[in-house]
Amino acid sequence: YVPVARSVEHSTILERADQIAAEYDYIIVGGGTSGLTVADRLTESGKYSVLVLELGHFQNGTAVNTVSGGISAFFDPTLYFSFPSVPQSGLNNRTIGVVGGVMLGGSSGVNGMQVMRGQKEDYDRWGSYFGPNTEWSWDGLLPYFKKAWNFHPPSPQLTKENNIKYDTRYWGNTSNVHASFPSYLWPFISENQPLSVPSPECVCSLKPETQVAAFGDLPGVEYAPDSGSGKPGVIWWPTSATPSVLRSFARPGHWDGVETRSNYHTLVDQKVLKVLFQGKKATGVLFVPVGSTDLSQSRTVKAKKEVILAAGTIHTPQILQASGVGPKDVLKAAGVPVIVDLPGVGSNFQDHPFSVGANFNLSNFNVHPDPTDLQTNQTFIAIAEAEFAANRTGPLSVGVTNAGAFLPFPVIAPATFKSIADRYEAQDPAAYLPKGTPPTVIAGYQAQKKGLAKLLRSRGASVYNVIMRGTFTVENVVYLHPLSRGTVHINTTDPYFAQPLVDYRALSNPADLDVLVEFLYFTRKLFFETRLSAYGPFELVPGANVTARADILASLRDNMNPSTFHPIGTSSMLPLELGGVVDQKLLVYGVKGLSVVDASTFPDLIGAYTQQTTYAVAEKAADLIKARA
Ligand SMILES: Cc1cc2nc3c(=O)[nH]c(=O)nc-3n(C[C@H](O)[C@H](O)[C@H](O)COP(=O)(O)OP(=O)(O)OC[C@H]3O[C@@H](n4cnc5c(N)ncnc54)[C@H](O)[C@@H]3O)c2cc1C
Repeated sequence: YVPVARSVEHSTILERADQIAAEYDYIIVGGGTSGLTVADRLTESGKYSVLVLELGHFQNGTAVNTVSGGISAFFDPTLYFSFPSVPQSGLNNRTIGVVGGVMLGGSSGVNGMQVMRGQKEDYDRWGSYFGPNTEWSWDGLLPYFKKAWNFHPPSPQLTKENNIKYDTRYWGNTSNVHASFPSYLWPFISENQPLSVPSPECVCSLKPETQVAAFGDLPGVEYAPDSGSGKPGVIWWPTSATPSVLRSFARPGHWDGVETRSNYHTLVDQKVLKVLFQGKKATGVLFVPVGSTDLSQSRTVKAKKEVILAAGTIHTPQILQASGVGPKDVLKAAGVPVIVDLPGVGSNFQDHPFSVGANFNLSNFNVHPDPTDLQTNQTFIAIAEAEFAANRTGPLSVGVTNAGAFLPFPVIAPATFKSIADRYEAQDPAAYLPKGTPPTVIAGYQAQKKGLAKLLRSRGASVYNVIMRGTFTVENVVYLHPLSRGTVHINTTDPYFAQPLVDYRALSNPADLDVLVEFLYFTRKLFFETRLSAYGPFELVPGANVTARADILASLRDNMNPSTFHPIGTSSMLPLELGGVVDQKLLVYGVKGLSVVDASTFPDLIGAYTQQTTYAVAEKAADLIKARA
């Protein structure tokens, strides 16, 4: 069979669904961050045929490629899905936008391009759920972090001027997915940064008291040797961008330029509805053209070796459940025949909440240029654009930012961390999970609870994160290890075409409130008890007059957002008796020939944003799949 293919500078992208072969060794559902990584590795040798089925299409526009500001893709709603969660009773019944990338490249094509790694303890904790003979640990994943990323250090000048800490021993340099530093940093972030763009209109402070330095004024805060060192602290991280300042993501990194691989087909604009089974063996998938709800337009394609799910944390559990693999009560309510009762599918849902500290403005801020000058100061904009056009350097090479703090709970709450952790550990594990949660899922949460209580007492893990963007507004305190657990379930009235019901169950566990009250106190210290106090900090949310615990909690319920777009956990890699969906080889329990390789497999969150780890897990997944081929 020779497909009629359009071979541009990319892989073999099929024009129409009728061009696919009848069967492939592997079918990968979702051509996102993890799907394209695994597809690349499985097709490298030429030994295996692979079909990637992706919901979105090939995107290569300015919105995707622009690095400046880090969020230009977010202004183009055609690049991602966004639908409301179920009302959150812990958040005054607000619904929250559920968001993820939809394109060849998935969320790596819309994300904020901040590249950081969790702490050693996070990955060792993942392994601990399987006991001493685990294959998952920091040491086990480190080679895959190195394989997944090509690290480009900051220039010697930028490093020296800003005292940037990095250590190339934690990085590799062979991947086509790039992590690089901008050529410029906003003066307020760091040291005495000479301006590469002179701006006569700006009031330029030559010796700003920097945001990065301010953390050092607080007891216990350390500066980690590298964002990939596995240690918490104040870190400098790279941007997922090429040295020539284009977004580096899964499509250019793992898909472009493999046109010689006749064993690799890609079909975009297709929605996979379910996995097909013969008995308990996955044999292929059923899919329709995107936008169609007409099953007469559906097609099937067979997988000789494996169906590999990589549709992301929101849609992988939907596909599993719609295929008959999931909690039997949910499947029965939706009229889906049960292939295997797997209670963990769609449970254990987690994301990083944000807006959980205080939001501040600095009313006495005079350090320019700052990121707002790129929006309002026409002279500065013109100079910055000219510099970027000439050399691809300067302020337009900066993404969201490259500096911030990932801090342990004992540093945040030195007086109370022990009692908060003890109270949390003593909880009945079922008390704050949904009513009727299956016993294995409760047992899994109990195991996590032990690990997370340890984490709350540890100086080797991070719980609190704030990023520093070099300007007068600071609003993004992120909670790295929420203790509440949510669910993602198929819509029982329309399991295939309607979006799943996403319930963050935000703040359902009261221990989260104990932690977050401490976040507020600490954030206030950051602004009033450090050198930042000289800049006239003004507390916008919840407001300086809000001091009573009840009022702080009320503000959290009004303002917290339970998602920083880092969803994980809905197809957890955990033992079956702990509510797991996949085993250590990422194979789905109870069936044959079906695996999951995306972020839904993370058993719990890491103390970092999720893209770097998603790529590393996918690299490891590819090796696991090849080993059993
Ligand atoms: C707006 C945003 C900002 C972020 N910012 C950062 C950041 O700055 N730093 C960081 O580290 N992380 C960030 N992340 C998170 C990070 O990008 C994700 O954790 C990671 O990309 C997830 O990869 P994945 O493979 O699990 O899923 P994805 O990359 O989302 O891939 C899933 C793919 O499956 C496809 N799909 C879904 N359903 C179907 C179906 N039924 N049939 C066929 N295909 C389907 C989707 O279209 C998508 O392409 C951000 C994410 C978002 C959305």
